[in-house]
Amino acid sequence: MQRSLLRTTCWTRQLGVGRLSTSSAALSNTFFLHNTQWLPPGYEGTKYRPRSLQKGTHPALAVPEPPLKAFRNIDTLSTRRLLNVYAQLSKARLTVLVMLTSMSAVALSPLPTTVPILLSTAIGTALCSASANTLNQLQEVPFDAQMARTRSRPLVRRAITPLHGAAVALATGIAGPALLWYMVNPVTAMLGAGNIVLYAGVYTWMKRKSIYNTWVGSVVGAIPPLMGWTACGGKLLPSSDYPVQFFLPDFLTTNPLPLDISLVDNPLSPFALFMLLYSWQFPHFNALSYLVRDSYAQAGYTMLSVTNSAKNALVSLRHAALLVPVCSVLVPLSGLTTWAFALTSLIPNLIYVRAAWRFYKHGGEKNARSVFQHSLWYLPVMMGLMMFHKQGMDWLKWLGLAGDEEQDKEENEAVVVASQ
Ligand SMILES: CC(C)=CCC/C(C)=C/CC/C(C)=C/COP(=O)(O)OP(=O)(O)O
Repeated sequence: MQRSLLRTTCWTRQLGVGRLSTSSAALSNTFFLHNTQWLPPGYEGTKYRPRSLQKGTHPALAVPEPPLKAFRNIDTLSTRRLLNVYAQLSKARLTVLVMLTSMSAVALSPLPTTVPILLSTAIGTALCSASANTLNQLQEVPFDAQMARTRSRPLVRRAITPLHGAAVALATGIAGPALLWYMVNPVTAMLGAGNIVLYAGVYTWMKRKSIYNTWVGSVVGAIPPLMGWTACGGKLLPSSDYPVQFFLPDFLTTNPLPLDISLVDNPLSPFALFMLLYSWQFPHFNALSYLVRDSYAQAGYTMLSVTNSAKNALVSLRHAALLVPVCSVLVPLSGLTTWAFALTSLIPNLIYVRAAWRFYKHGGEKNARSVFQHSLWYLPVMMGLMMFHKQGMDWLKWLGLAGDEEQDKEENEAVVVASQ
């Protein structure tokens, strides 16, 4: 082994690879996959040189099986550690965000719901997301092992076996859609199951095949609000019962639509929510992707940030700009919010566009980090504003700060009748 390592060092020197940085020293006992070859310890610090390394396969590189450390025995994991592993498999923070986006559609829906439906939707969505994320990690072990950001994931560090991981994916992948099917409704369950397939089947595979994976990934992220919408009984597609309704501002119409609940249950509303989540993800993801582009390149992912970073920033700018008409036209037009949202949403939107513009114009990690940071507050702020301007919502009354006009009228009439 010593000898073959020595030979490999000479060989890599000949190719101009040489001994390079020790920035990946943490990998010291981890083999990593490179062009279907597992590279042995000692080469983890070797800077990735795709072209030169593709020139040939040195015998020392052709290590068939990496002698990785043994899988942890499930018995040696305490319950707390096991739960922690499950949380990591489900990418807990992402799953919470997914659940919140689904819940925000429930909150924005004009249709009433019940506590059991609300809880089942939240738990069912979280289980579907946990399954999708576990399936994603099961497929990406060799690639995750090469990136600092993902190197400590449970399957990579062999905290549990792939079989155990597959059992978790299967259990959550059955429990989530089943809960949604029986406690909520079949449409919501099918959206959840379909999204598992889209993320774990299509998106995960596309990450290594085509830059268009990001477009598919954005659809995945935009489906949970649709699940919240359908959970309340909202429709997704127009029909004669649920035609598309356009809520024009009062000054444009002499005959504003009555805020009848069947009218507010409008197929344009879930489309508006979908578009908000879809477009938001491009600046968010493309900025992050730019920051970790070296890892993506090393792991062999086909990302726009790697192949064409200028286009990557342009796509991010385009979608940040698209959010302006989505929020200032589509959302109020759908009846989800009043037209005041068209104005108030302009402030966060212009801040987001400005950050995306700087990233496009000047590039660089500082601007990418700025876009990413803006994307983190953008979504909760926008959802909060939408709730504030929700159509038909009287916050003063809800907070008990204003009298109930109907009740006041009835009381006044009763006083008049009594005094007669
Ligand atoms: C209801 C249901 C099934 C919801 C699924 C929601 C979900 C998993 C959204 C993730 C969206 C996305 C493209 C994330 C990036 O994954 P990545 O693989 O690029 O991330 P990584 O590099 O950190 O692994």
